Amino acid sequence: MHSQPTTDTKVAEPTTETVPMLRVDGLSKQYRSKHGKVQAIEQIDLAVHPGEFVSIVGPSGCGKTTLLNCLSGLIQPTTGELALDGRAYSSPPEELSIVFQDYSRSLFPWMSVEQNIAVPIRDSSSKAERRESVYRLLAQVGLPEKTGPMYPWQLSGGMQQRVAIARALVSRPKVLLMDEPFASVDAQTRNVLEDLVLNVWQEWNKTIIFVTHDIDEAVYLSDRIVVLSGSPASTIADLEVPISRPRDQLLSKQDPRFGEIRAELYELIMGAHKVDREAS
Ligand SMILES: Nc1ncnc2c1ncn2[C@@H]1O[C@H](COP(=O)(O)OP(=O)(O)OP(=O)(O)O)[C@@H](O)[C@H]1O
Repeated sequence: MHSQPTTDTKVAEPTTETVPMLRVDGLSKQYRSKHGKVQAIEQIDLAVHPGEFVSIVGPSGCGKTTLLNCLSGLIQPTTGELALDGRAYSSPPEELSIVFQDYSRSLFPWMSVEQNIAVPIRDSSSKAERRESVYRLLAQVGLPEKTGPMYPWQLSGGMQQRVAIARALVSRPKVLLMDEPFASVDAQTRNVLEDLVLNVWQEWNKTIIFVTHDIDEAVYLSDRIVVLSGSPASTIADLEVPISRPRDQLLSKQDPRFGEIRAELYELIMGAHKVDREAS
């Protein structure tokens, strides 16, 4: 069962026995390059429970992408431990997929939409199974069947990001990491894609960790919002979003609590940004 609330309060507090779907203990990340060391993440602990939708926000350049890349296993943290559904990992786990902001670089331009979506399962399924999964997913992300044989560059930006989402889902991951996935599409498409992600989350019972610059987007989508400090990133707040589900682009944003959380987040992020500037 999905842990979505039907009343206007948040998901039930996980019991102490609940194993987090994703757990991060004492994560820090220092980059070393020929220009010197950059401490991107100071110290982060995080527990995301099964079926939660958690957004990560913070001032520009604070370390959000670094955190998501560490969670994905794509880059190694300098310190800290990661566990997915109770199992420690240090390289990309199969049960976890990532959707990047830049769909034009994450899709392979020489492959059709169908081939792009099938990449994660091409060694583990028959041609017929791949085809069945791909066309089911195309429908799920709202793309017509005729887009299957097309190439990514023949599609709009919003359609390409739908393809990227379908590809992230094809291996049936437990956790979906999304790094500002809608930052490059127009505002109207963005709202449509936000609702698409909420549908996928609900129907497929996913756990989602979503990085965004957009405070309204974070409030609209999330059960919980983790606010990071300026660089190097550490957690300065972890706010629940007590707005009823299903969410609606008009009605949810008219909820007085939407405005209250937005104002709280704005103050936190501007405060963190100010500290960041004073320190530099
Ligand atoms: N590969 C790298 N080598 C060295 N420094 C890096 C590298 N990647 C990121 N950084 C630095 O780490 C810090 C955090 O960067 P990161 O991209 O994680 O922040 P962000 O919050 O995602 O940024 P934005 O808000 O612009 O999306 C920045 O100071 C950045 O310059």
